[in-house]
Amino acid sequence: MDKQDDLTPTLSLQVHPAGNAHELAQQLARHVARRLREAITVRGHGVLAVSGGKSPVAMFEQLQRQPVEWARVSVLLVDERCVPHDHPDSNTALVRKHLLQGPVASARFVPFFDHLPPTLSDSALDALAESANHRLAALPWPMDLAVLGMGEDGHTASIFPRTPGLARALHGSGPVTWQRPPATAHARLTLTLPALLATRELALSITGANKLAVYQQARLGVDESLPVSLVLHQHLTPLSVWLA
Ligand SMILES: O=C1O[C@H](COP(=O)(O)O)[C@@H](O)[C@H](O)[C@H]1O
Repeated sequence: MDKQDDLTPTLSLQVHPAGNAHELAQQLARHVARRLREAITVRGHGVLAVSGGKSPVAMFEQLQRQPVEWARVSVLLVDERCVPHDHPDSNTALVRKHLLQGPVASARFVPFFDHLPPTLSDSALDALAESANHRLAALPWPMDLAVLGMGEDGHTASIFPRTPGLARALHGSGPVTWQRPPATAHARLTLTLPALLATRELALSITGANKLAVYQQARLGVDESLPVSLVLHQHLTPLSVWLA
């Protein structure tokens, strides 16, 4: 069931309500796979950015079943927690465990970093973000599709509200910047809003009643206290929203 959301001020916003989280995962995985196949047909390769956290796991596992020439696909994260890759909160660990399995293991995964500096001072995070920018520069830009999630505070990627580094994340020139959100355990690296909006297409996945209420609030208008609203109310990038 697809429908055009007639409240939208975006250039192109499609809303896809699903019956439950499992159906959402299946439908979104099919959509991602279709876009990657199209990209491979037209350009010979596909670039997919994915979110971390808990919500994407079911979609990742569905994606493994989709027919895609994974050796022609590059995968990156939209954000990462500044923890070692073997830490339970690592988004890289999540992607390795739940997405880069079976046929998807032949995709090229580009993490933001391999190792962390011994201390995460502001200058060390500046250097880490700069190094991530160099790594990502090796990818064929623009990205074909970025699949976003959203936290209950309205953050998307690691663009958190009420955070000192928010201006960098909203207006930064490099694709990657860092945040130290007061409400989270770890500093973050994140793609900036301009980098996300430079993607050929965005998909936003929202599950659960609490997140749905935040989404409805963000739909009302641009509000920096709900950063996801800046993705919803923009005219640059086609966006699909997947709701369950
Ligand atoms: O911290 C993060 O939060 C959001 C939402 O995570 P979820 O666990 O509620 O699904 C996620 O989109 C982001 O990538 C992640 O690092």
